[in-house]
Amino acid sequence: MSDTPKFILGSGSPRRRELLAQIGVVADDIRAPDIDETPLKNELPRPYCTRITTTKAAAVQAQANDIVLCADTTVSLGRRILGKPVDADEATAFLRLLSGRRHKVITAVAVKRGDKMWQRDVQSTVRVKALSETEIAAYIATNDWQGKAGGYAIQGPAGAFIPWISGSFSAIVGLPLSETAGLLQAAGYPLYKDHT
Ligand SMILES: Cc1cn([C@H]2C[C@H](O)[C@@H](COP(=O)(O)OP(=O)(O)OP(=O)(O)O)O2)c(=O)[nH]c1=O
Repeated sequence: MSDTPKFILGSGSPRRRELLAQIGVVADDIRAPDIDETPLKNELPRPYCTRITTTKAAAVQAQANDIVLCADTTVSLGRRILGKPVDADEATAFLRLLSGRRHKVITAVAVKRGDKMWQRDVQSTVRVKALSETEIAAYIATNDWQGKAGGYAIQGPAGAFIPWISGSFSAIVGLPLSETAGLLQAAGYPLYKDHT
């Protein structure tokens, strides 16, 4: 038996796969969790995000020695959760809501190994400039909003709408790399080979 644990990415998000590759982590297997992401009645964004992440991690089947990573990115405007828009009309409505103000992006990460679970969540603030109807319509036409929480992606054309952030860029894209590295090491993932 090999000592190196198998690493399972419990996410279908190509962004998360690419962000992990940035720190040299390549999954042995990808198992996208299929869970109900409906918020509970009156559920606030941060508890929602951590609950969804834990639920994703619990839903991924793995062997006792495997290391599983799951995450969730939630966009919040005050107490309101802006999920993935169902269509172009909803994406347009989200962009109108976000225009000219600040909102929060929360990304929670969970790493599971056997019956142990390690978790972190990172909250960032994003300012969106005041958007004209022309800008919103042009962005919607790119289809880049599809599958993105809040209806935009900072790493795509919507980057032109974001003059300022506070927090973690990688967390806004989908996975806070510094916290993720810490969780993987806590779970015994051999992230850094000894070069001393
Ligand atoms: C705010 C924002 C979100 N997003 C994306 C990251 C996530 O993929 C997505 C939020 O949906 P999530 O439910 O977090 O993830 P997912 O459904 O894409 O993948 P899985 O549950 O299998 O892990 O929004 C960006 O890519 N850029 C951004 O700026």
